[in-house]
Amino acid sequence: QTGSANTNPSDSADDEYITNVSIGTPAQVLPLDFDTGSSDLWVFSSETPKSSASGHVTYSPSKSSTAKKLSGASWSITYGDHSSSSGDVYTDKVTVGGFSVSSQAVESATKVSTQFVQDTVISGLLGLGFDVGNTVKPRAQKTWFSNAANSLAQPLFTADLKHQQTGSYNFGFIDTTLAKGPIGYTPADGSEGYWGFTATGYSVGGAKLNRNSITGIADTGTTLLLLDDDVVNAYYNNVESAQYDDSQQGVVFDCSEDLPSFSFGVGGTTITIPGSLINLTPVSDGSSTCFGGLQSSADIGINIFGDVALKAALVVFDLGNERLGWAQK
Ligand SMILES: CCCC[C@H](NC(=O)[C@H](Cc1ccccc1)NC(=O)N1CCOCC1)C(=O)N[C@@H](CC1CCCCC1)C(O)(O)C(F)(F)C(=O)NC
Repeated sequence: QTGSANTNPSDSADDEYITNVSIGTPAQVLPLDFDTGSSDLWVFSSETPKSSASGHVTYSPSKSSTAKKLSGASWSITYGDHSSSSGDVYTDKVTVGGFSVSSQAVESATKVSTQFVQDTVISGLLGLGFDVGNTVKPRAQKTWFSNAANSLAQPLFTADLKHQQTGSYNFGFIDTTLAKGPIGYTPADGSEGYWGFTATGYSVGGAKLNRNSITGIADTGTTLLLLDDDVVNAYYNNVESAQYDDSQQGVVFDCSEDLPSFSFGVGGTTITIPGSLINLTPVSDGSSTCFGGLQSSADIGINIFGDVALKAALVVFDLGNERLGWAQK
């Protein structure tokens, strides 16, 4: 058995990617952000304060004949961008891309932070991280993919995110036609809940890869490519108009500049992010100053290969073999 779901960028900056999920009986369809950087499936619901839920699609367990309250269970999560949410827990049927998990923990939000209130294009997150990262207490719950893995043809999923186009999350199979190059595999470290891996080196503008390894996470829920300062500086030293902009909290440059590509080695193959993907967006509508898709991870403490990097590749999240596969697109 397999599943295949389309995913779409939320806005002109590809800030996040939206995938429809069916919950309950009859199906309630909610737009969720699939996030390999966390392990909770949580939703705006009938239990979310009306003022916070305004503009969001919500899940009503009372309207689902297959919903069951998970008594005594609660959850609470805070993300890297300081957004947060919390609430109680139901189990219900959850279908993604035609594949159903009959009893999935659906975490209902009774509290959401301002960022979520304002982000009306999504109604919650579907975590695709390792189960160890789940926040439900007193007993941690499994992710949708973890529940599905044993019934899928293969215990893996792939992410094919695109710039300003429809992409896909495929479950249980690898559609190699989505890639141009071979898949390079490397061990994945799930001990922290993330899909951790090590890139063997990097280069700017098509030069030969160096041997400076980069350890980080493959994270569909993070917009940018966030790396160490020495890498960020090595890149922007090639961008004549680049400068750090305090108000934007990042490196900006003239939108007219031709940006060099950025490459990294992984699993014996090389993934090259074209310069065009590193020009993320004008700092405000109509501005000729653009914000960089590659920024510093210095104040985070972890390197994040977010959507800017993932858009250049077909990425295989292989739970069965505890490995990550990257193929040039
Ligand atoms: C500091 C490093 C991480 C920042 C990362 N957030 C992001 O990358 C958010 C995502 C977003 C887009 C649109 C609207 C709202 C939020 N984007 C963002 O901070 N920016 C600012 C810079 O310009 C680009 C957009 C994050 O917290 N990612 C979470 C998942 C997001 C949480 C907020 C809602 C969207 C999903 C994560 O799970 O991937 C995580 F791994 F970082 C994490 O915190 N795990 C526990």
